[in-house]
Formats: sequence, C-alpha cells, structure tokens
Amino acid sequence: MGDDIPLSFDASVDAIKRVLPINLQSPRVGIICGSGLSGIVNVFRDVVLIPYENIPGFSTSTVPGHKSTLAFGLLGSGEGVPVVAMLGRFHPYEGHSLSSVVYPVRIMAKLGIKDIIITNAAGSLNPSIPVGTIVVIQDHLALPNLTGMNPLLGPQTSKDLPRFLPLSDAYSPALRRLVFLAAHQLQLDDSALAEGTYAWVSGPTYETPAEGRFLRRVGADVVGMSTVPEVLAAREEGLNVVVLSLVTNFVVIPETYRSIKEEVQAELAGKKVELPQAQVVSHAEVLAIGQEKAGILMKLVESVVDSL
Ligand SMILES: O=P(O)(O)O[C@H]1O[C@H](CO)[C@@H](O)[C@H]1O
Ligand code: HPA
Repeated sequence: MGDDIPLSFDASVDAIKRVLPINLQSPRVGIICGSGLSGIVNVFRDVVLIPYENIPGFSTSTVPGHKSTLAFGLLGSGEGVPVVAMLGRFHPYEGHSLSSVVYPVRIMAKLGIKDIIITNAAGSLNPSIPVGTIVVIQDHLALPNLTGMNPLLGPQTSKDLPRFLPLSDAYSPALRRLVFLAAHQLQLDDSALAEGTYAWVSGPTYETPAEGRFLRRVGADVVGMSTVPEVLAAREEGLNVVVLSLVTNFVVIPETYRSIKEEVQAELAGKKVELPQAQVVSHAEVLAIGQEKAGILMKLVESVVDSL
C-alpha cells in the first residue's frame, strides 16, 4: 500500500469551508457511516452535502451502501451540535491506499472535531451476540496492523503527532459510557447493546469457517473490513473515539460444520442424515440487516451527540 495522495490538507479544508455557512464551519463531532448506515443525515438540520469528488484528496467509495458524500448539519435537540458525517467510507480492498482511507479522518480533525463516532456493519463471531445487536467496541485485534499494513507506517503527516501511539486506551471509556446511558434513556432492551472486540481483516472475501474459529479463539467478538485504520488515524490526531458495530450476520456457528465423511458413511449404512447447511453470507444480507436496524443505531448516535 503506497502513499499515493499528495498531502493537501489546506486545499481540502478550503474547498469544504468555502461552501459551508458559518455555523457549520467548525463541526464538533465526526461520524463515519458504515455499510447501509448513512440514513443519519435525514435527521440533520441545515444540511449541506459535499460530494467527495469536489474535495481535493478524497477518493470515491465503490461499495454498494456507501455514498461518496460528506454531510454537514446540526444534530440533537435545542440549537443542535454542528457535526460532519462521512456518508460512505473507503476500504483498502477497493484499492485505496491506507493513507487515502484515513484522509477524511484527518480532514475532519483539521476542521476541529473532538469526538468521532465510527459505525460499521460486522459479522458476529460470538454465539451470545446475535444479528441485530449493536456492539460497543472496547478493543481491536488487527492482524494486518501486526504484519505491516498500518496506516501510520511511514513519514508522519506532522512532526507534532506522536511517533509511537499507545493503543491501550484507543476506545474512549467516557464515550462508551455515554452510549450505554443513551441506550438507557432511549429505553432500549438490555440485549440491544453488547461490548466486544473488533477484528479487522482486509477482505474482500468473507471468512472461511476456520478463519472465523481462529478469530474467535484469539479473542474477537465481531469481524469487519474497515474501521481500525480510521481509529488509528483518529487517535493519532488526538480525537476521542467510539465505535458502534451493527451485527449483520453470523460468521460461524459450530453446528454448521458438516462432515462429508460422516454424511457419506451414514448414507452407505442406509441411514437418513439431515446435517445443517453452512450459512453463506452476502453483502445484500449485510445491507438488509443494516436497513432494518439502522434506525436504532441512528437514534443512539443522535442521543450520544446530544449528551456531549
Ligand atoms: O465496515 P463497513 O464499511 O460497514 O462494511 C462492512 O460490510 C462490507 C461487507 O459486507 C465490508 O466492507 C465490511 O467492512
Ligand atoms: N466478515 C467481514 N466483514 C463483514 C462481515 C463478515 O462476516 N459482515 C459485515 N462485514
């Protein structure tokens, strides 16, 4: 993954500010919308939409369920909090370099946000975290990071940024608290929210059963192909981070491992066998669950922003 974009932060910030009214020029909170989760813009007030193609340094998302638009507006009760939301993100599997993937996070930081709420669609590796659950991420496991695919590799974008970034506190306990308090206020069922560890994989293939078992055994609860690069850049920029993963599918359920050997042996012995079929995940399924559950996630985000 190369550093293929010129560092044009000022040009990007200028292009954005030029089209914003004064009350939206310094957003307080950034939001990244995961697959099928861009509906939050519908509850913004005074909305200004800027296509990524109008912002120097921004790429274009190629994934269904990801628009390529930066949305500014006021969110929450009263006067509202000025926010900026990425309606669509970039993933390395699309061919974007890691520096392109995290570029919008750096621009949101330059615009002045202090907190960032990152959402994603993810597969569950944990049998006690069913589809539809919103997982408040408390930690991550990023095999690509450990093996050299880290967006912070290479020259830093500013000499003021820390070279060796600690990640023991990457997921803000204070913001995570606000999420659970917001859920209480919204009277969400206790089972609506869980806490867990996000495994970042490069994709675009979904996991094999063996990979799913491996990620579960090494401590991950959910898995996805995004988010971690953004978290790293956000932390490097000094932002407070909270990540909400909407579980759209199960990656692996132990009972779905069918043994063809046993099946054939049983058949040869004249026994009737009805073994469960393996599940096949699809992006259409991911988007469908996203559509079904996006409302709750959006209410949660709005309520957290309101309580900041
Ligand atoms: O993480 P987001 O962007 O929500 O999307 C998730 O959904 C896609 C797979 O269906 C992958 O891109 C995965 O990361
Ligand atoms: N694996 C990886 N990424 C995903 C999944 C999954 O099962 N579901 C949604 N994003």
